[in-house]
Parts: sequence; C-alpha cells; structure tokens
Amino acid sequence: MEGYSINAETITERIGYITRVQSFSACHRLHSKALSDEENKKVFGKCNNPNGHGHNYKVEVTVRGKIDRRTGMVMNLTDLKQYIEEAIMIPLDHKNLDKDVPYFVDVVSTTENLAVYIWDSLVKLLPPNLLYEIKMHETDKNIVVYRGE
Ligand SMILES: Nc1nc2c(c(=O)[nH]1)N=C([C@H](O)[C@H](O)COP(=O)(O)OP(=O)(O)OP(=O)(O)O)CN2
Ligand SMILES: [Zn+2]
Repeated sequence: MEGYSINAETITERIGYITRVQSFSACHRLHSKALSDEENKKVFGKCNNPNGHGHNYKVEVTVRGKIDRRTGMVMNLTDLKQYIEEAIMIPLDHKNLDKDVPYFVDVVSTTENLAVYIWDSLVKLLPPNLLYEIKMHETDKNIVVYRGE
C-alpha cells in the first residue's frame, strides 16, 4: 500500500498477555479454626463435611510483558509450563489440601486462598513483574480471579 511501510526499528513496544491452563485434582474441607463447629456448619454447609470432598480444579496462569522483538515471545511457554509444574502440580495435585499442604493447616482452603497460594509460589519463580493473573475454576460454575493485590 502506498505511503504505508513497516519498519521493525520504529514499531512501538508491544505488550502481550499469554496464558497457560493446567488442571489438577485435590480434596479439601472448608473449616475455619477461627469459628466454632456450629459456625463452621452454618457458614460452609455441605463443604464442612468432616470427611471432605474433591474437585478437578482448572487454573489459568496469565503473564503480561513486552513481546521481545528478537524472540517474538513475552516468555517461553515451555518455561512457564515448568514453573507451573513446580508451583502447582508437585505440591497440590492428588493431595488433601488441608493435610498435605502445610500452608493450609491454618488457612481455609477456599479457592480464593488457593489462588493466593499459587500466586505467591509462582511469583518467586517467574522473572520480575511478569505474573498478571491467576484464574481458578473450582467447578464449572465457581471461578476466582487473583491479581496479587
Ligand atoms: N467464596 C467461596 N465460596 C465457596 C467456596 C470457595 O472456595 N470460595 N467453595 C465452596 C465449596 O468448596 C464447594 O465445593 C463448592 O461446591 P458447589 O457449591 O457444590 O459447586 P457448584 O456451585 O459448582 O455446584 P452446583 O451444586 O452444581 O451448583 C463453596 N463456597
Ligand atoms: Zn470444595
């Protein structure tokens, strides 16, 4: 097209968002040590069942950053996959969250708190300022977003 040219040197910096999805299975019981047994039953209902229940969680991990001109990537998704393995799969998959994960001994294993746990684990592994969002699907209908605030 006349008068229209793309010069790689003059293109402004582009910001991209990339997401990797990971599923894992775990069981838990919603129970707060800050509440009485009666209050726990009232607040958490069937999710306070003493023997727990399970979920097939789906997590969407999104990173945000400059699209590197040389590589064309915000970051290599293969590296993100490795960080997810370390921060999510090894500690959480096929686990009883309340008994197997020390973090949840005193923290209620809601999906909000799981998202915070995953954020705190991933942010330590990823290059600085890249992690943007953790989106947790506890069920098809229950979805939680955490952005590190
Ligand atoms: N704010 C939150 N509320 C609830 C959480 C949570 O993590 N954060 N979690 C639960 C339970 O863990 C529970 O397992 C949710 O199950 P349920 O309500 O059965 O799930 P659905 O709504 O998808 O199922 P339907 O019965 O088909 O509607 C509860 N609250
Ligand atoms: Zn649950």
